[in-house]
Amino acid sequence: MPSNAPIPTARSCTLASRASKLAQVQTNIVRDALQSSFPDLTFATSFMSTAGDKNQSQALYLLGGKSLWTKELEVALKENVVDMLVHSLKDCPTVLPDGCEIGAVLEREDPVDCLVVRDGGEWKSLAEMSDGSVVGTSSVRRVAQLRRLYPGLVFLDVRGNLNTRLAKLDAPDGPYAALILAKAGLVRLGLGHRCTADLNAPILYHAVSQGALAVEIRSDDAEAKKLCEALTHWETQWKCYAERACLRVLEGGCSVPVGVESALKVKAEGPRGGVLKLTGCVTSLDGGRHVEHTVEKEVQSLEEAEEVGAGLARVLMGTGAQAILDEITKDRERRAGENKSEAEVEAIENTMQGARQTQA
Ligand SMILES: NCc1[nH]cc(CCC(=O)O)c1CC(=O)O
Repeated sequence: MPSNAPIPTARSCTLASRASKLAQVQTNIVRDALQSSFPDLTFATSFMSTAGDKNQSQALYLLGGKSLWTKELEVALKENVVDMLVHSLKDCPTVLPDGCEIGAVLEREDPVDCLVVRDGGEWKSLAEMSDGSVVGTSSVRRVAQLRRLYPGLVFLDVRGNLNTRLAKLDAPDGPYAALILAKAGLVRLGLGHRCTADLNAPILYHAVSQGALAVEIRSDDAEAKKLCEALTHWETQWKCYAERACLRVLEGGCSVPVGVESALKVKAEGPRGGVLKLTGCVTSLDGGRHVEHTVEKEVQSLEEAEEVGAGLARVLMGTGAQAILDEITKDRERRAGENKSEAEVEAIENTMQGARQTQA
């Protein structure tokens, strides 16, 4: 709901994010948008290395897919050290900590995933890659869906920020023939030319909220809320919130191989609204089982869009997703306890504590 607070006139606002190149570019996009909407205010940026950046050797899977990135940033937000956090919305948990909320959702880039082949490589598509080719991705969603269609390919974890991953791909002695990456990140880094092929649905359903930027603020900061309203692209917000509502129902606290695709056909006239078409899927980690469903419904509010997402999730749960998710939870618990010293288990649990879910 639009707030009634006046637009602040004498405030300086600090935007913060992780220090990776992509995070900095994204924060600068938001800063520039704010500055051009509010030329009389001052906007600063602050970039922080976080626990996640320092802990890249541990498999995402063992960390439960929890995001390690945002905890320190939220402490800085809550303590008024900074005023706005800029995230990829897909890295934001579906339930935010008390006292924090999403103030703005900016217009989405193309949410598609793409194939990126090694520099100078000959492959043009996943379909033509020879059996045994190594494809780098750390996302259970990508691995599950692609294993199902391309059982001959080998999927290998690849960690680090985007530039690090590309360097690992192109390293002459490296194992990877290709990577799967979100196109939006590449485009924002000016590396759109590295995209070899789009992997559109139904080949690969993208992550919830992929391609959209979000601004997180303190819930009690009415001024920041007002500033954020000017940045929000409502069509993106409605689609992404519907996707997030779907994920919220599906995740029992663990990261899950959920893919989505959404479209909103906006009414030409009158109040906001349109026909929302949302597809969701859940795939077992070995690619052996896959449930998919589409809902198409007219919506007239953000809340109605969210209800479409939640309803979609309930259908998926009732048609096989529940069993897939239960199995993943069990497998994760087993692995976390296997071949680990008590100290290691404790370290993982500490990292997960208060940590957050991420959708790579
Ligand atoms: N999982 C990490 C992450 N978080 C956001 C992006 C890219 C930008 C976006 O999806 O909005 C990426 C990289 C990737 O998945 O390839």
